[in-house]
Amino acid sequence: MGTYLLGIDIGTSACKVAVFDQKGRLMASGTGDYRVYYPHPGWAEQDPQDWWNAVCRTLPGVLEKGHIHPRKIAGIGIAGQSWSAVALDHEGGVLCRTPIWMDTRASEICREVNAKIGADRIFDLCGNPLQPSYTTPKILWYQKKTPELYGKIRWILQSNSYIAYRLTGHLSQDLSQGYGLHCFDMARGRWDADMAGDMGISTDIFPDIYPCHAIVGKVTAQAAKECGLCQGIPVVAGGLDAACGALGTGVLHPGQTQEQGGQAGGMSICMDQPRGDARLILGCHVVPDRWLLQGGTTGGGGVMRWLEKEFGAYERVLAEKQGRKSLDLLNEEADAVAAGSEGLIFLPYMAGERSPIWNPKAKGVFYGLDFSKTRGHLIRAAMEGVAFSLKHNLDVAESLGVKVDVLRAMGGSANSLLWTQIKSDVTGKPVDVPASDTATTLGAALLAGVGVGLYEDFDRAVDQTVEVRRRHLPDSDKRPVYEANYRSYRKLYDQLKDMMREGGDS
Ligand SMILES: Nc1ncnc2c1ncn2[C@@H]1O[C@H](COP(=O)(O)OP(=O)(O)O)[C@@H](O)[C@H]1O
Ligand SMILES: O=C(CO)[C@@H](O)[C@H](O)COP(=O)(O)O
Repeated sequence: MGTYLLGIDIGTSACKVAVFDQKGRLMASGTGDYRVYYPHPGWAEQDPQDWWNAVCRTLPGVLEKGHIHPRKIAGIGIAGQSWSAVALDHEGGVLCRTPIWMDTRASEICREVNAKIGADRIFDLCGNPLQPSYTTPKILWYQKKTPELYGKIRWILQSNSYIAYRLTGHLSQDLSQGYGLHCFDMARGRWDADMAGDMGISTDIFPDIYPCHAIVGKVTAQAAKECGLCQGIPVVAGGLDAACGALGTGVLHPGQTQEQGGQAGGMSICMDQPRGDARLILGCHVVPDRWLLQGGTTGGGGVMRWLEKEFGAYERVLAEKQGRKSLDLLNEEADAVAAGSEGLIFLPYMAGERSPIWNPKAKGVFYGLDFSKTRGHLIRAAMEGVAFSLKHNLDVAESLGVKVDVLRAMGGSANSLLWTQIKSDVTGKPVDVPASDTATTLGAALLAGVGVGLYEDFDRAVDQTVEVRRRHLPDSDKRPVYEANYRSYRKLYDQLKDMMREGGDS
């Protein structure tokens, strides 16, 4: 058996590919960008073929960069973004682009199904509210709005499962991504045919459910040819990116908490019981007999990506000249502004908002602009607004009696020392940062490691591979200004939500 592990992350902004040795040392990594399509207000789609093409485009270069012969790879784990509805026909062909986790087109369908079945009955089974960004409403949208396409659907897959399918030819659904479906019995980890039937769908369109570290197949000759691997490498079911990232930051025991710094924001609190709340998100962890109580927001690292894309032309030119990253220059501009952004408040609701307000019509807002404000104020206020949304979700979780001590940061945002410090100052929690933007791929790789027997169990896998590289402690001097701004942040949404036509159709 080889001694390297391959982790793949089908993130929102890009696919990340990374090879680790058995100690979790990063041997090589690469990213393959792809688009999010926004064809209509409230819509957000991606093309699963783009995902696969990005894997095939990126993987050979990573193996070459790391001088890793594919034969040395012991196993492959795949992490994926949440709540896709990849529609396959009987031949396994992709029928359409999939709405992704930011898509809120199915708001009206949610209202109809909640009225028909009852929000409480749905929540009691799956531990989650029926909200448009989940997978179930997207399936029902296919059924209602594109009946001809719906009639051709044989399978509905999640993002990581689609890549596992392209690699192995085998269909699977992992436990951690079950939470996107409201016919998923959260406590038992199985499909509920009665609930599915009452919703008007059959569980026949979903593959069998596997533990996340279970081997679901081996790389086929065709896949090996397309992506530069060797035939026969074991592939495990994989799991949700946030859950893989939690594992990759060492979050696997009750109370430990991952802070999500990808495109999306939020957190994942590890529990040993499936205790949910309709304002938050409940899912199976990728670690057996563990669940994650999550905050999932739309405006995470993606806010900085949007600022850089739309307002960072100057920084891109300057960064090119200096051989630096434009995001680092944006960070420096924000760092030059005082904590609290001199009263500038940002609501990060850039694609509606998920937890804890669940308003698909919520909008991003800058409040407090005047001629004294600069680019740096906008950037810092955006960072602080994302931190406020994290605090809002944490406050709801802690109001339920769930204890959160230390946050373990992951995702691209954790590369920012300033942003991570702001999150610590705003939440009042220490923030530990392991390998920041490789935690998700590491978590996926650890699933493969446990699945193929390189690690005896998850504790040993984490002990051997996860180490905290820096710790941020909250600065109490900044607490007053952040508490005042957080009050303004909450008041601002309360006063604007009617104008945003809360809960209105997309
Ligand atoms: N140095 C940085 N400062 C601020 N934000 C950053 C930095 N590096 C990356 N990011 C943010 O991290 C996000 C990408 O994180 P990643 O975990 O790769 O996301 P995803 O998995 O959703 O594609 C981008 O939206 C980007 O804005
Ligand atoms: O919904 C969640 C996790 O529950 C989000 O994390 C999405 O899965 C997007 O992840 P990134 O692409 O932002 O990492």
